[in-house]
Amino acid sequence: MASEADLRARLQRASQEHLLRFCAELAPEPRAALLAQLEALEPEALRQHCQRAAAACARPPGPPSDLAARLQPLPPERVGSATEGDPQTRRLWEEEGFHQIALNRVAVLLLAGGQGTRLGVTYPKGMYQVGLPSQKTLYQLQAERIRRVEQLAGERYGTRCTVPWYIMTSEFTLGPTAKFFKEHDFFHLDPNNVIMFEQRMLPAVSFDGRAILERKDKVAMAPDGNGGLYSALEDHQILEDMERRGVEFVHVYCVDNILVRLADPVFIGFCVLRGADCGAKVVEKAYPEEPVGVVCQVDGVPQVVEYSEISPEVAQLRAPGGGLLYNAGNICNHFFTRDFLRTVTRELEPLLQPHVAVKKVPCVDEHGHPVKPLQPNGIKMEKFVFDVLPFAKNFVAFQVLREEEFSPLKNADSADRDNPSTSRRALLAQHCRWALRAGARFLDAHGTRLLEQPSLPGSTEPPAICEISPLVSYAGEVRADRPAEAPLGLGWWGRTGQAELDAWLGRHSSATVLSGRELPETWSAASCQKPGEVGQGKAGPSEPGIWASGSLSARGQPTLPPVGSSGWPYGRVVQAQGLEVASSPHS
Ligand SMILES: CC(=O)N[C@H]1[C@@H](OP(=O)(O)OP(=O)(O)OC[C@H]2O[C@@H](n3ccc(=O)[nH]c3=O)[C@H](O)[C@@H]2O)O[C@H](CO)[C@@H](O)[C@@H]1O
Repeated sequence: MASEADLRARLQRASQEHLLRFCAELAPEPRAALLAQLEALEPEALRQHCQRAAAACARPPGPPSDLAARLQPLPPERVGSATEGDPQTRRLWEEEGFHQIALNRVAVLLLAGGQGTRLGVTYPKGMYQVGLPSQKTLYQLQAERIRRVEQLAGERYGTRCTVPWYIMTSEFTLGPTAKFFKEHDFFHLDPNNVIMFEQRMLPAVSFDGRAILERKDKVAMAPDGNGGLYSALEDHQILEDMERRGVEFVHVYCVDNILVRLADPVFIGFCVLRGADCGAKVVEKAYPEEPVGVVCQVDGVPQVVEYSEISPEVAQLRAPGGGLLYNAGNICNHFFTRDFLRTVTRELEPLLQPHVAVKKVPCVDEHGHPVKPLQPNGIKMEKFVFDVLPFAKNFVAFQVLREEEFSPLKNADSADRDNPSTSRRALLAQHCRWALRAGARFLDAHGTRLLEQPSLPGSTEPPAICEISPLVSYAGEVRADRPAEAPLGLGWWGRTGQAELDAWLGRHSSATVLSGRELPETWSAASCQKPGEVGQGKAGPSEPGIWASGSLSARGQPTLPPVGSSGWPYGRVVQAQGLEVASSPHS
């Protein structure tokens, strides 16, 4: 380690000597920590970083003035659709996706290094739960979708398959994420198949090109953007790990979309059969200013233009049919071949241009007092995960239905959109649709059939609260082949309304009701509830199931008493034998 004098001289040459201005008053430990941080940042590299940041920030804000003239929508031949077109083709894609999963060639990679500033939580977003009956967090929903898709592929091909889960974290999210997974027993995934790795951090820079001190003894650092993925893959030899496991295709996704379909066989199959090296899922933009990137072409080359970098005029342009001209909204779900990622990490990463984000960076004033700035005071440099798209040899986009696949959790409930309530509603509305499609009927407290609206606006509560565990259904599929030993959890939820779900579950065999003592412990802690009240209690990771409002019934007969009249208002677990579920009131 260099001496302090040496470090000071190097910082002076790099015009960053201010970082040591409180050094003399620090106790030995924080002083050593600061010196170690500055040494690791390398003053010369720090100088270059600060200069680049200040220069980039000094350029006129907004998109390049000629961007509009260089933009074009993606040509139709590059775009597939999950919903339009021939169902047979869709089945082929799905089959191909399941086949690749069954061959252990598919991995999922979660980008989870962000700080969740807009949501306003201090912990990783994946640990957030939006208030579902099951109280599952985003991480748990994702883990269970992985388990389910593995199971579905395994059943089709008679194999035991694994979809490894790579999770990119940052200094902010690694510790709490790792702890959370351990505390939850990795949601019953094999810990060897959950691989966490950390992205790099970069110093935040003031507008005059100086690194910012967050405390007297610490330079303010921020993750290097989700495009930091590529150097992180290299830093932690993740591609080598993938190679060892035989992974060829990677589904990269962002943490906050409650409807995300991990390792979606249809998307994977589409990309594989099209011979793509790189792909992106898109939804139709909801409104011109929606904060989603636009998948389009710039100078004839596919690319995402981020919402922060497109002008309002361009975002509002209309196509001849009346819809938005640039309507392919990026939902941060990407497909990459491992070969393509290898080319990126070996050759292309240095060519990716960082983007400038002007942010409020907590810092110290000239006396060393902590300051929470009210106005943006610093520059963060970030790379974006989709910046590699222009290098793809064969890029494809895949359009999916928003109501089935995209409801991001970006903001606190005080915002109108993309908040915990909209996420919760999106999931519950989807599960109502699935149940209806599977033949279930929702009845109100008087036994009258509830209005069935196939598509509800995001602001509308679904007709009944009905939550279906990902372990029961991945994408609305009804299981005709439930193995005899598979436990099936049914939750009964205290809210007006009645759900008849036997059609969903099947009608043609018998079931065993487990007594309370036999319930897995994770289920037992519930205490509730008046109608409309959300119960507490821990719905454990081992619990598959359908949570429904009102009574459940089998063979068309309600078998649970109304809310409040039962000694056990919460739920029960039944062991399904084959297809039918029968349950009786708990005595
Ligand atoms: C750059 C990028 O992808 N932008 C997309 C992102 O925007 P948006 O601005 O919403 O992106 P976020 O800041 O939420 O980050 C997306 C994901 O990247 C992760 N993350 C972020 C920063 C970081 O340093 N490390 C890291 O891992 C976050 O944890 C999150 O999982 O999602 C939108 C859809 O919801 C898309 O329309 C945007 O085009």
